[in-house]
Amino acid sequence: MATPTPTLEARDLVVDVPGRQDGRALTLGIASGQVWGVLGPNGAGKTTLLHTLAGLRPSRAGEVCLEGRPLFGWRRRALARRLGLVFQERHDDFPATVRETALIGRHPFLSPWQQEGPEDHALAAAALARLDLSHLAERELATLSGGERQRVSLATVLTQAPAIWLADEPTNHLDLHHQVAVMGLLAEQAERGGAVMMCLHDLNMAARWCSHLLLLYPDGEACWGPAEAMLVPAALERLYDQALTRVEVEGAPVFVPRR
Ligand SMILES: Nc1ncnc2c1ncn2[C@@H]1O[C@H](COP(=O)(O)OP(=O)(O)OP(=O)(O)O)[C@@H](O)[C@H]1O
Repeated sequence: MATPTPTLEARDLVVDVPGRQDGRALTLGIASGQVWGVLGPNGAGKTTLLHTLAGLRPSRAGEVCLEGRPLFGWRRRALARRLGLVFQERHDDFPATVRETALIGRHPFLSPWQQEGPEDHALAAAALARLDLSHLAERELATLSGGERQRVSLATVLTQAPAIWLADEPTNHLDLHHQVAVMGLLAEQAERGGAVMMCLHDLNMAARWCSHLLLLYPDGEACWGPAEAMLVPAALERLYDQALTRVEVEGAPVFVPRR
């Protein structure tokens, strides 16, 4: 039997943003090979949308389907084998090293008391190397800088190796080199048949790396589609309430805020 294409779908989905009227119902699919960026100002509901797509909070209406089946019909463990989540600012209270944290990515694949095996350790080591963390493998998480911590979150999901990545501001806290490396890593997941949706504040990173964009407005209005169709200066200026100048660099649009 052929492996099903990893696809996460929002069907007439109304995200439950507290204190806000129902916004535009979202009907869109995140398909294999696609990199979706979610853009919008602070408070527009980007994180809430990602949490809803991950099944961590109920929607107001509509449903989320994974591989054609509603999310609520999936067992958490089966879901965790397919769906990887990179969320903002995790503050883990229990002490753990970087390596131990990355290995958490293997938990959906192990039975409750099963120890990680050599293959799990190899996956974690490769993920740490990919995120430039090998030299920090035995360090306690609590001693890391913000950017190092962010890279550990990404390494943990890379160790999990899900088909679908949901990432909330994955380049948060990262220096420019690591921002580009992480966008490249996410694009590579899609090139290998995975699917990615991420919230971003950097319009130019989105323009350069995303195949599709979803613009979320503060009043709940939304539009989505192929990136080139969404990168319209007037729509982006309205989105951010900010005048922009569009220039082109190496064939990609670059948006510069006007003073
Ligand atoms: N538990 C809650 N109680 C009340 N309001 C909430 C709660 N959770 C979220 N909100 C509100 O819902 C709105 C959407 O929040 P969300 O975190 O999804 O926005 P966002 O687009 O991700 O913003 P940012 O760009 O600042 O990360 C915000 O106005 C937020 O204050």
